[in-house]
Amino acid sequence: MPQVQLSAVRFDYPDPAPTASGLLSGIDLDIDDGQYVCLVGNSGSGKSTLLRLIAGLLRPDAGIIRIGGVDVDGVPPHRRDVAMVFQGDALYPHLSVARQLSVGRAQTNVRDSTRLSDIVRSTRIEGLLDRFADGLSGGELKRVGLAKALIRNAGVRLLDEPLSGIDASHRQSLADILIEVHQRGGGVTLHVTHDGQEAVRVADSIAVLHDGRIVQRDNPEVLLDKPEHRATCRLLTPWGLNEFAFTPASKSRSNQIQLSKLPDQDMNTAPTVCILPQAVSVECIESSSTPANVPATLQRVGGDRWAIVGNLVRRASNRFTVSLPIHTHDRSDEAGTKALLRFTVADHDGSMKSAEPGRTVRMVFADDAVHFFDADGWRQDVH
Ligand SMILES: Nc1ncnc2c1ncn2[C@@H]1O[C@H](COP(=O)(O)OP(=O)(O)OP(=O)(O)O)[C@@H](O)[C@H]1O
Repeated sequence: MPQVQLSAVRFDYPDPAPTASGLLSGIDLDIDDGQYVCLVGNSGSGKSTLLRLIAGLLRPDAGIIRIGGVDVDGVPPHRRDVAMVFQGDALYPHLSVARQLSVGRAQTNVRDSTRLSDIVRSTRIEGLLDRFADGLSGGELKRVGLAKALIRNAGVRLLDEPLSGIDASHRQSLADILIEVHQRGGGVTLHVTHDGQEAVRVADSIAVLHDGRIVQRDNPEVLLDKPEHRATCRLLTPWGLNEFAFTPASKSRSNQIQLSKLPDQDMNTAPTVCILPQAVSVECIESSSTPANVPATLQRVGGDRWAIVGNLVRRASNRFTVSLPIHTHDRSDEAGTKALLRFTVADHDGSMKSAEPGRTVRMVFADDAVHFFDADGWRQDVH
């Protein structure tokens, strides 16, 4: 039996006026005991709202939330088996960290000091106990907030952006703390973030929230290999993802796909292709074969690969930036624009070593680096 189960949960805030489809428009999510799940979604997609619904701080408009198999409708937050770490947890500025933790103790009736010192150790705040909240760094505040939440020995930990605002060098150690806390504490962790790469690092399983629904839920490897929705592709490959609108191939020229760029908002309602930044190979070709000013075309080669031709703009180590002549549907730029394609390639044989900007290059991508999505954003197989 799932430890946390959401069935057809709907919610919209009454003010401002609810939207036609609703902020959360039918959430189904099962989390088994022992699972560390990340919920990823863009800013404003409703991630924190979903945590608040599970914690009992908000009530769904429709649907059922079960914790430990029990429908918790009407059960107040303190009676749910849940501990929540809020974004920017509020601590009392005039109390020492030790005192803040004891406030938590009194409220939750935890008298077991061995457990308390265990929490202090696992969140690595031993050296902070006599400090005051005002003087703590962002990362230290996060760790104290986590410790406060853990004092409540709950079966479900809800973490709202626990790593945001932490510099890169401390993120990894705080991520390790979260995983360790999960493993020691057992139960369920539901961690929300807008950072897909953070989710890939920490989660056993990732749920992608988009347009009020979970559009894909699986382990990180499956999501990276086979994104079922372009939201998955965008969220899990945020940096260096090359995305174009495409014109579906006609039957007679089914091995060629014409690419174009649309204004940002239209990229959400057109068929698009996402080309991951890793290319399988790149080679210089004779410039006479450059289709100058011919719109960029993705071409099927060898049955299981795609190729595209462009001009080398920049080379930095094994990272290449290539420009493509491309159709634009933006009226402000009737003449067409050049899209930039960025990718990284291992130049094993050194054949690109002397490649100068301006050279015409052909890039060849494996099938699994090229993902097609229909106008609604769902995966589409293009043969
Ligand atoms: N109390 C509220 N009343 C009205 N609207 C709200 C309220 N709280 C949040 N919202 C709106 O609901 C939407 C979802 O907010 P929510 O905080 O759940 O998103 P999120 O995915 O967690 O975003 P972020 O990643 O930026 O924290 C946002 O448009 C937000 O402005």
